[in-house]
Amino acid sequence: MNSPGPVNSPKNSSRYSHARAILGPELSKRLPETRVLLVGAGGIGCELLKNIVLTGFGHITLLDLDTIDLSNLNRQFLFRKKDIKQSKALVAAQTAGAFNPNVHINPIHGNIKEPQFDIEWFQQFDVVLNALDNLDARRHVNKMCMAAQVPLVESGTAGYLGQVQPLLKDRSECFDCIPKPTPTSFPVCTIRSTPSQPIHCIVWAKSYLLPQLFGEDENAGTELDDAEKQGENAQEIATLRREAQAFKAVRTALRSESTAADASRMAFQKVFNSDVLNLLSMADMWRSRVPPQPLDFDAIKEGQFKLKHQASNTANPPANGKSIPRKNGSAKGKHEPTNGNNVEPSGSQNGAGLKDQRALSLQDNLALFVSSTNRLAARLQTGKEDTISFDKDDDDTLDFVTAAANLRSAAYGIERKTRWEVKEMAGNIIPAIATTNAIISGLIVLQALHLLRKSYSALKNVHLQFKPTVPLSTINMCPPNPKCGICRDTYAKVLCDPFKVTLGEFVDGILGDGEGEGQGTGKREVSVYEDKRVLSDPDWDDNNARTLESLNVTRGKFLTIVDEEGEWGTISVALGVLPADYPTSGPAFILPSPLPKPPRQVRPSTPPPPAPSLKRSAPDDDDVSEIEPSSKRLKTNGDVTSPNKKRKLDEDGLILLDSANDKMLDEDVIEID
Ligand SMILES: Nc1ncnc2c1ncn2[C@@H]1O[C@H](COP(=O)(O)OP(=O)(O)OP(=O)(O)O)[C@@H](O)[C@H]1O
Ligand SMILES: [Zn+2]
Repeated sequence: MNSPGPVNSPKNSSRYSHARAILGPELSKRLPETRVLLVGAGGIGCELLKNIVLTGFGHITLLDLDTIDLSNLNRQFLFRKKDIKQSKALVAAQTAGAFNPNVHINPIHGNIKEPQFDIEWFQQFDVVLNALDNLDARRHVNKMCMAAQVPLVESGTAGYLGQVQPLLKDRSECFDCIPKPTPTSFPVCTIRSTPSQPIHCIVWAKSYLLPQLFGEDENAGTELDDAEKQGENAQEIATLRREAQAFKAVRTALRSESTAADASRMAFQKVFNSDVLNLLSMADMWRSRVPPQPLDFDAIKEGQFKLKHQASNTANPPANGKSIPRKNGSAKGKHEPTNGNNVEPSGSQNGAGLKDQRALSLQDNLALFVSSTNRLAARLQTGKEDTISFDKDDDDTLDFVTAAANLRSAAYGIERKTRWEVKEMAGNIIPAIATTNAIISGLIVLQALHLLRKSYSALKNVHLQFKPTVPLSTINMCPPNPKCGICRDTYAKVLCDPFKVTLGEFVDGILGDGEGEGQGTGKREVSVYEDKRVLSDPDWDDNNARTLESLNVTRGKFLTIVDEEGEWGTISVALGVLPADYPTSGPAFILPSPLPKPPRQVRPSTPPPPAPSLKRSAPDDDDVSEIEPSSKRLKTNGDVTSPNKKRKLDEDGLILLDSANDKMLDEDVIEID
């Protein structure tokens, strides 16, 4: 790549005349030396890269984990058809690099969460720009920028809406200062037993049935043994055990070549017939609800099945009645009259339109269920994949979810959806609009320039809204939330050899002896965490003699030290690596100087120590206790039976209630109308 040229050279003078007028002489001079990290080369990222290249940011590191997909081409204008399957970062850097030979772009094809992108790596940048599409990566970059004290511009778009938020440790709130709304959530009972809307059936197919058949084996048996020992309802456990065993039989059949042909029928029989009959036997459940109808494989196959419930056989407008703008601008399927006797005719009822937008008959759905189950089973049998999870761009999983959701909808008298609609709903697709991305990308550059100039009073949170008369609104920066568990921590960096340094040495080194000006907090009663794992607390020091490496605490991770006396704020120590030329005889870690001195807490609040049952001496990757550091602990109603399952459901926006008597909190539920 080319090295940056002097902005003021005659050759560059016309190229930069506009930029210089906006930037002023001081920043124009500095810009070629400015180092910027751009995370994400998707919809916003491509627009933003073009902007910063043309503005003349001298050193750009562009990072993205993904490859180019056909569906990106309608709005990610740095990519062409020939680039499909190539790295987004590499192609974007190549295309945009040609726009301005004075900038140096360093493309990285990787995940920003990888350990080599540690605090030291972040500290090389003058500003970080996020152009991401998920909360997890956004949170990660936010934390790294808070730890490294690097300014960050966060952004996002959804349809016509967009937002830009400049963030700087101690000057403004951070991305995590305000809890983010949880995705749309449904009570588990609605999903498992009493669906009433298409989305309930889609979530069931995607988050329950697909993982049960093709996901990890969760060993429900042990879970149920435990529940039985704890004296839980024996009849319910017996039913769940039967259910689990029936799933086990189908899972086994799917994985063996000799039985796979029958597996789709077995799966159908279980979930659309036996399970429905089981539910019907609980008469109380159906006093005020329309009971579901068990489905019959052969009758549907022959086109002879008679549906009891009057539900539209075709794709309907969305449940909320609002028309959603679509990526290709196509119209939705129209209501089709149902045939009088409710007997499903054979074949597709609506042959017109694009394949994905065609209404599927019950018979079509059965055929799609059988074929997609067979295709997924064949993938497991090749041995290349142990498990398969939902991906909206994976045709086999999308077909399976479409068919299974529609069959369930038929059983419950709920309208069915086209494959296109299922893709949108199951994939949480919000239409992306290139113009919105372009506007937001321009605003990101303006906020980044304020940060570089240190004109903090000019910084604004900017919102793009669907109001033609006032498309933009701005809000002054908010101060940090004093209770924030991310930006209110005191951050420090320790370079170390995790194979040599022990947890005890590390923590003692950070806390210091407490004497003298600028020293650490001294010997205190502390608990130590890595992410959600408790590594030690005042009554439990089994891990203190173990090396950080043996505790899986390595480069890129944080050790959080919480003062259990509630007197000092929390210290978060970011782990980096020792320099390449560091003498092997030197100490196993380089402590920060001066040692971190967290602020004294105004109001002592002694968090309860972690429950003894959660203590462990040999944590590994999968062995993660489900508790937050004391200062960041969330409301919980006690343990759930399967934390792993709970986590997966949470990710899908589902809340697992511990018992039928538990109530959902208002903030847990976002109604969809
Ligand atoms: N952890 C991560 N590390 C690096 N890049 C990431 C990470 N998470 C997301 N990204 C990238 O952020 C970009 C977000 O762009 P965008 O929102 O346009 O999504 P997309 O994947 O291109 O489009 P769509 O989701 O609509 O198919 C993507 O290119 C994605 O690969
Ligand atoms: Zn914060």
